Amino acid sequence: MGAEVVIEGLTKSFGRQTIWRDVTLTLPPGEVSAMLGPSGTGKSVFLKSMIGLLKPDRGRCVINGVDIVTCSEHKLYEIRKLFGVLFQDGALFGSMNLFDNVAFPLREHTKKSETEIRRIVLEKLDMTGLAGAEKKLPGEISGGMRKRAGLARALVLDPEIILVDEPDSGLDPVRTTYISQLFLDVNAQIDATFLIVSHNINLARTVPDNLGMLFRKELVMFGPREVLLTSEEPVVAQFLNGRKLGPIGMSEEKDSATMAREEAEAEAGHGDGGLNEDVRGVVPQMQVSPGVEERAGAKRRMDRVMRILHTLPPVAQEGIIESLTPEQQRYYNVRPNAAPGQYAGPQETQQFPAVGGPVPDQHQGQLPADQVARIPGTAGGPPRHGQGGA
Ligand SMILES: Nc1ncnc2c1ncn2[C@@H]1O[C@H](COP(=O)(O)OP(=O)(O)OP(=O)(O)O)[C@@H](O)[C@H]1O
Repeated sequence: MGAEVVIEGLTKSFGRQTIWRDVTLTLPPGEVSAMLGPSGTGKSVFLKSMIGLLKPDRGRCVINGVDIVTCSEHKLYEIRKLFGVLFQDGALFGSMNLFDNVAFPLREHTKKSETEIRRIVLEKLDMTGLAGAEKKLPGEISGGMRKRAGLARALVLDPEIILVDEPDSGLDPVRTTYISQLFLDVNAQIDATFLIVSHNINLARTVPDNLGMLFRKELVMFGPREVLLTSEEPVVAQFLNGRKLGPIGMSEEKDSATMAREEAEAEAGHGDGGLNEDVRGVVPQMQVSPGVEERAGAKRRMDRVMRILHTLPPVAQEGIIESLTPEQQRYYNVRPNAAPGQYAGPQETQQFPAVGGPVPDQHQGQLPADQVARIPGTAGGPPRHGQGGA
């Protein structure tokens, strides 16, 4: 199973420019999480901070009991081996063929024989749909294939955590769906913890188990996908529908006068450029490809989410319950359209194919309904905080 990543109060600035502050969340082991946010909100900086390429000013990022913010260089080096990173462009060496690119970390960081390296490289190329392409140079293949090769390279050291920076950059929607499918299939095969940074709405809606969003230098929310997909939080709803109307503007945020003008224009019938109608609610999550074993992380997540169900906003509770199969609804002892808060926990007697033995304890940093973060500066909400952990 992948490693859990516990982030508490993480803050990063460059000089006097704060990028984000007090970010607190937990990436549950073996689950797929995505961090959303408008351009420039520091998503890439967040990824780089997680692997110690950038040093946060404050806070903790604990992986396997090691806080990488304060640990020694030696410890950091060891922890980094747990990570596989897929950069935007695949970050391949242009003069090396795919085989040598994928073999590179093995040759650099291990003492494996060339025979063993060959076995591993061919296995990862096969896993990422690149069997037979090992002799190609990066310049001879499509952007989608380059990303696959980048993923194959990220897999060779058997990572427990995979970080993916903007997987859709430069890809058409169909190729983006293919690469998203690959993430879920790989997750099913190796049970690694995934964090995908993206501003692709479709990916955000359909791929991850958990969603987070950075905005105005804060983590606005982080939690099970159903919480953000059903959220009325203006910035979340705006982002997930790609609308002009809302707090996000041309530059990162807009002033209140602009917002008022746009609201008046919208009320007067002037379209705001987003999807024709707001897409609300829990759309079905992408499943693994036929023939690929079910994701253990998804099953664990379902147990975990059902444990914290009563703490989630009612609309998210409904969305979750409605997305369950009748068999799952019976197992978890829930039914659609029941009054929120009626959930009584899994039935002890019923058999349901949950993996990993007993239902695990809920994670630290869950998302209680009364703490769903509000955007900083908006009136009426409780003291905001991107407190969460799916
Ligand atoms: N090494 C650095 N030194 C100074 N400022 C930096 C550095 N790296 C990033 N920044 C600044 O941090 C801010 C956030 O950048 P980042 O690339 O993380 O945003 P992002 O959310 O990933 O954006 P996008 O979606 O456009 O990729 C930007 O203002 C950027 O200029």
